[in-house]
Amino acid sequence: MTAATANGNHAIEDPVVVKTQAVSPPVDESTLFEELYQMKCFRTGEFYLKSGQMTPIYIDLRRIMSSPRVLRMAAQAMCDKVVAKNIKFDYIVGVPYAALPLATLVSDILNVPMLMKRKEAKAYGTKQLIEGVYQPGGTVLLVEDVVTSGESIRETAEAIRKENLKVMDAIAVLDRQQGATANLAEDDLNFLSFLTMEGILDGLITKNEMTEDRKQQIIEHLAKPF
Ligand SMILES: O=C(O)c1cc(=O)[nH]c(=O)n1[C@@H]1O[C@H](COP(=O)(O)O)[C@@H](O)[C@H]1O
Repeated sequence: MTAATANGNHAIEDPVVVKTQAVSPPVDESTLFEELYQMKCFRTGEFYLKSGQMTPIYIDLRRIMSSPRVLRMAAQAMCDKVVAKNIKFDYIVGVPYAALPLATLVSDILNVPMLMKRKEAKAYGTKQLIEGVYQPGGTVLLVEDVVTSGESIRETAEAIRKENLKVMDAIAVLDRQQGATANLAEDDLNFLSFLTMEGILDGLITKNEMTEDRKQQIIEHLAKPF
């Protein structure tokens, strides 16, 4: 039995049961690093961030959607973390658009329903900002690919909260370690990531793609305020 709610969705009488169980052997950081390296996700040079800041290293995780195996591995890595931290939630939402394939797989692996947040509400049809079936008051886990300042997560959380859903946790494949944890905490968001920029730089050293000195220079560069 369902009842119509103000947002046009049907409230689910029984709360969604979160079955947060990992289903495959855990993914380790060096294995995922190796796969991302082989897929040429790490680019050094001069790139510009969403924030406008120059960066000497850019991580392009959109490439992994071209390998279902690596995409699933990255999703599994986030699931392992979420299960290990015993985080509870009713819905998965990917930060649009790059994280949508990852969010779909996280939803599938954990058997937790997915919702989709549009960048802008449709001007026709249902005019909904959040697509999918949900119960107001439910809790959303946000999924992102790469996080720099945390602004994309923050904006997504704000829009979801306006729709009477709770957001307490966000997880990403990679944290560039440029202040997202502290920025998101100001918005009552707990942020987790599977890989860190420091781990990536160490991995690139093992591949002889970087020296220890260059790593330190990059870390100092990334520590500068936006
Ligand atoms: O622009 C970025 O900061 C960025 C850096 C990077 O190495 N890789 C990368 O994908 N990004 C993009 O930056 C977004 C996150 O930036 P923040 O909103 O500052 O956290 C991600 O959704 C990516 O679109």
